[in-house]
Amino acid sequence: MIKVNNLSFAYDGTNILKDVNFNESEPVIIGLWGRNGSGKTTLMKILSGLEKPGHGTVEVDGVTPYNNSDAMNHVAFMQEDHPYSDIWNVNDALKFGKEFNANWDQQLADDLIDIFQLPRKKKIRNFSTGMKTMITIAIGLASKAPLTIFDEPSNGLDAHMRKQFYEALLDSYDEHPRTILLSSHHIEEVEPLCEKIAIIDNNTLMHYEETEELKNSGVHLSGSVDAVTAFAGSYRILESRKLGKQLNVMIDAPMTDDLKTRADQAGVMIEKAPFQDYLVNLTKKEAKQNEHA
Ligand SMILES: Nc1ncnc2c1ncn2[C@@H]1O[C@H](COP(=O)(O)OP(=O)(O)OP(=O)(O)O)[C@@H](O)[C@H]1O
Repeated sequence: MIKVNNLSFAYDGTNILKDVNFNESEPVIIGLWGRNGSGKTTLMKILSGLEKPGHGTVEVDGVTPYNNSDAMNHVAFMQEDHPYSDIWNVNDALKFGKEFNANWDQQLADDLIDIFQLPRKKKIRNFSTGMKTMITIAIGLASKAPLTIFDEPSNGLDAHMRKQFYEALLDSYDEHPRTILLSSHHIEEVEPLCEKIAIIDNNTLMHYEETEELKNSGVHLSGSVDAVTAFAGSYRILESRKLGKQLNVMIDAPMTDDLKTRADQAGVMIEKAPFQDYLVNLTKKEAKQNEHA
């Protein structure tokens, strides 16, 4: 369904993406995460045919997206600031969705507009940020495109609407499995939906893993400087804070029963780090200089 082989891309001679590889032949929901300017939007544009790969090949649902008018039947890219016309209301936007998506599901679109309680006649330019996100979600899901890409799909959604979005996406995916890519700065907001997480760092796809595995990594250790230093010695240290005689570090290791037992025996307090903190530390430049392992 998606084949990305040795993809590289540069803007004005500056490498943005280098040697990106990933292949998915089965439907999957993927979370895409990376720091500002890491290349997420660039990758999404290449997958949807808006940019041309510099090197390597990209295939989505059997087609090469760039310069291919057929690509819109295979990929829907729902950008964060979708350029809906200033004069459009919801009904106009749905007409646009129907026109440009071969697998368009009008019933689903109507149901989602009702679930999200979006006013059909109000101009989209007067919608709140969350309402704009909702219309984008409705069109993206109703497109039923084999690859559907959402950029910041939880932007502006309150907790209730986020729950509605999760349910709508999972119901739609259950009924019509396809590949869905969710790009977000806040991994915790999309991670509950994602089977896999892709992380862009250092101009490439640094991690592409099952969510459960990646999520289990990143562990805080705290205790006396001596005990923590001795225990953490063989691990990659992602973050370190000293407070008097106490030391708190984050190590790049999965939280396992064995690690807990050993930490207990060493007199070190152990706690799972929040996922977002782990990813931020994993991708910060200083982390690479502190490698112990
Ligand atoms: N049209 C362009 N011309 C030149 N450089 C660009 C262009 N678009 C993006 N870039 C550069 O490419 C790099 C990657 O940008 P991109 O928008 O893909 O990152 P991103 O991960 O989506 O960032 P953010 O999380 O901040 O939205 C950045 O350094 C950006 O300045």
